[in-house]
Amino acid sequence: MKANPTIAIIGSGVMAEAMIAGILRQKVTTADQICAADIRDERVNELHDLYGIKPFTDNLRAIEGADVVILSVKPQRIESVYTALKGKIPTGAVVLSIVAGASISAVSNGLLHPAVIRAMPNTPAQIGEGITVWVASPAVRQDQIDLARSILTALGQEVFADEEEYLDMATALSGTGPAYVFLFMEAMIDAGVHLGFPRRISEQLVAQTLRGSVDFFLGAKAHPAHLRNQVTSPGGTSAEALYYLEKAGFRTAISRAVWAAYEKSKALGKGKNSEAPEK
Ligand SMILES: NC(=O)C1=CN([C@@H]2O[C@H](COP(=O)(O)OP(=O)(O)OC[C@H]3O[C@@H](n4cnc5c(N)ncnc54)[C@H](O)[C@@H]3O)[C@@H](O)[C@H]2O)C=CC1
Ligand SMILES: O=C(O)[C@@H]1CCC=N1
Repeated sequence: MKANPTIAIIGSGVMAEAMIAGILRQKVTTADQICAADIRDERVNELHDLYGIKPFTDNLRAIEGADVVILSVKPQRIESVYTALKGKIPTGAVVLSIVAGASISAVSNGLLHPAVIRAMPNTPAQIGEGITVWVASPAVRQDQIDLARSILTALGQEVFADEEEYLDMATALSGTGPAYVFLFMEAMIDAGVHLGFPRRISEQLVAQTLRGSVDFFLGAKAHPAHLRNQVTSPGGTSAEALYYLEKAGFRTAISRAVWAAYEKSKALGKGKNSEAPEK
């Protein structure tokens, strides 16, 4: 794998910053080899001040001499990137897209470039604790796979998929997953405050309960139902609470939400909105 590859980033928002921080933390390349482009010049200047990367407001100039071109604009903006960069990606470069819904064939046709990796990371990437599912087109070389893996590993765990259909699923489950977790956290914390805990204490209780439960699950290698049963004493508080969660359709709500995110990911890939879910 090439030492200090040149990495161009098109769309320098939240996920791009997570990638820049991870790439530098893991020394995948040096800051002066990262060219970050955005339509907002104040944003790329901010990233330059924070990380020392090269700032650009012209996407075409940012990709000059790039080994990897990362696409991290919102799905609704991808067409404008195709328009600007079609046929202009350096011949030996690989495109790494994290754009939700955008298929390999859409990116490849949009840019007229055969070597494309489609990846779906998530926001815990910001602290190197994310997880990314990714897939590569047949034109991606082994050294490009290795380079992409080193970038994605800098964000946390990575899972290489052999089927692209897993990408829309991963978008719904792990890509969007932090949104479900934070909503659940918020609801738990508010419930604690409702009981009378000071918010600070409620946050501490909820955060450590979540962290402890996840670590317990990972260490125990047991089914979650088994661990849940350990908490659930006959005629006790857990059984009482679980009754109300099930009555409210907790599992179905989660399953329906994840499915809706999956449908939305597929719809974004077709450049249209999904059907509004039933209320
Ligand atoms: N936020 C998340 O949890 C995740 C997001 N993604 C995907 O990553 C992509 C980026 O998401 P975020 O970083 O959250 O969005 P963001 O809105 O923070 O960043 C997108 C950036 O692209 C810039 N931009 C817009 N049009 C542009 C153009 N034509 N050329 C250059 N820059 C342009 C915007 O000014 C903005 O700074 C999206 O496609 C999203 O689907 C993937 C995984 C997780
Ligand atoms: O909400 C979104 O569209 C993005 C994609 C995955 C997570 N956030």
